[in-house]
Amino acid sequence: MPVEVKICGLSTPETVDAALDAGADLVGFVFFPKSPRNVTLEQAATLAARARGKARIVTLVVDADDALLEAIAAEVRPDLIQAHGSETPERIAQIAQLTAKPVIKAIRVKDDADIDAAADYSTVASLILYDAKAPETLGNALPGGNGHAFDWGLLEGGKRPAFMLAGGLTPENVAEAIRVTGAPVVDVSSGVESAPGIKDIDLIRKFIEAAKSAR
Ligand SMILES: O=C(O)c1ccccc1NCC(=O)[C@H](O)[C@H](O)COP(=O)(O)O
Repeated sequence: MPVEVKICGLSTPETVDAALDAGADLVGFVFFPKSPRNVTLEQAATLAARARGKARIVTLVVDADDALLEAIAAEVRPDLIQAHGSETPERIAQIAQLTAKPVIKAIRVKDDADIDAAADYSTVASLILYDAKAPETLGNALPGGNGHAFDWGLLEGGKRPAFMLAGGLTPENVAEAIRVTGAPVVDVSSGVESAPGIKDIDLIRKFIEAAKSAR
């Protein structure tokens, strides 16, 4: 099966269309005010309408409250919710129930213990996304979308349920990341940008082509 690709942090109609034309399987919209990729409910609803039926729509939240989750479910109508904060397994179960959507739980990885922590979410999250834990030297890091990779070797050879791989992926390194980890789904944001929050159509195309021709 070809690898699936999620392009995250889209915020303009042109870049959503470019991702869809290039064959993105999932498109992601970020709800995190401190992010350069943050979108409003209205923007996300408009962008999601362009993608509906062509790719799965993912709305990314960070420790979101019920009001935001209910508004996202009603106005954006995503296919999946990505929880990218410090949500507990209990909170993930609540999010799934409240929104009636499958939840992707992002696990921030630095070492083996972080990989093992994913097991706590096995019964409540539909999918685990392994992303890099930003190093302290990065200063004002976001909870994700920092363009930082973790040691892919931590996922090498493991027998684990389907997962997504993120963190510092680029058109140049995505094939190697897939080879090492066996990831069935890859997720990128910074690696297809010309500046934080500014998606680059050429890089989106190159990333999808590289991921889809890996293996
Ligand atoms: O993108 C953001 O600004 C962001 C903010 C807060 C939490 C998560 C965020 N992004 C996560 C992603 O875009 C992806 O799931 C993934 O982490 C890819 O990040 P990158 O290393 O930039 O490719």
